[in-house]
Amino acid sequence: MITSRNLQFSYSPQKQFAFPDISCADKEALLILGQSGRGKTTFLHLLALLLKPDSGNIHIDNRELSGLSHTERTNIRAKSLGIIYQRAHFVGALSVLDNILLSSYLAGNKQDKEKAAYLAEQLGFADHLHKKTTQLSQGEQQRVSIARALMNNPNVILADEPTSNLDDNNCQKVVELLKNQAFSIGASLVVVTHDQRLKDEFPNQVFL
Ligand SMILES: Nc1ncnc2c1ncn2[C@@H]1O[C@H](COP(=O)(O)OP(=O)(O)OP(=O)(O)O)[C@@H](O)[C@H]1O
Repeated sequence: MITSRNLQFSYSPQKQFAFPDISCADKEALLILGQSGRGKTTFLHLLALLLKPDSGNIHIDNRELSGLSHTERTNIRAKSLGIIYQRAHFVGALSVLDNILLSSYLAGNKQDKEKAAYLAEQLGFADHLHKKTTQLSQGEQQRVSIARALMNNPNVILADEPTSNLDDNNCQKVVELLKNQAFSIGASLVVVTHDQRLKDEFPNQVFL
């Protein structure tokens, strides 16, 4: 469960944001829609504890998250959040499989190769597990970053434009997989996007 209340953030006096309150329960999905530059990534990075709000608060599983130390925020991010970034960041020297397993290692969890292989199969990149991430297309890299985010059974999945590099067929598959995975592990799924194809896939929507 994730909620936000009265979140405000500014990059500068000229660039200030006041975000709508959101609430996304376990096993629910929320779509946050907005045109380019409306602050979708900024909002997601606040929810992901990567940025600190000027005011307002965020609760994850009824825990209030303002006032936490840097280390506490990092721990929550590693253990409780699955983040799919707009641009995937991988360790270039590692294989696709090792990049996926790295997120388990960083969270202090066991490195479950079977789960990584299952997610790769579901997301359609099982043939690429032993390649370097640089050898994959943008769409394939996006699907790898989704698998990586799901590895630790996070309480909350935060996805920034998870379908922007995908064709219609893969877009549909990825949305289904994200929703099914979130449901099966009891997570809240929050997606920010300008991808209008997702409008009909999520009954709960907020507009920026
Ligand atoms: N680090 C930063 N410093 C200053 N301004 C920033 C910074 N990051 C983003 N912005 C500005 O804040 C606004 C919102 O950016 P953000 O990336 O959150 O929008 P977005 O809705 O995700 O856009 P897009 O759909 O194009 O990715 C933009 O005008 C951007 O230029």
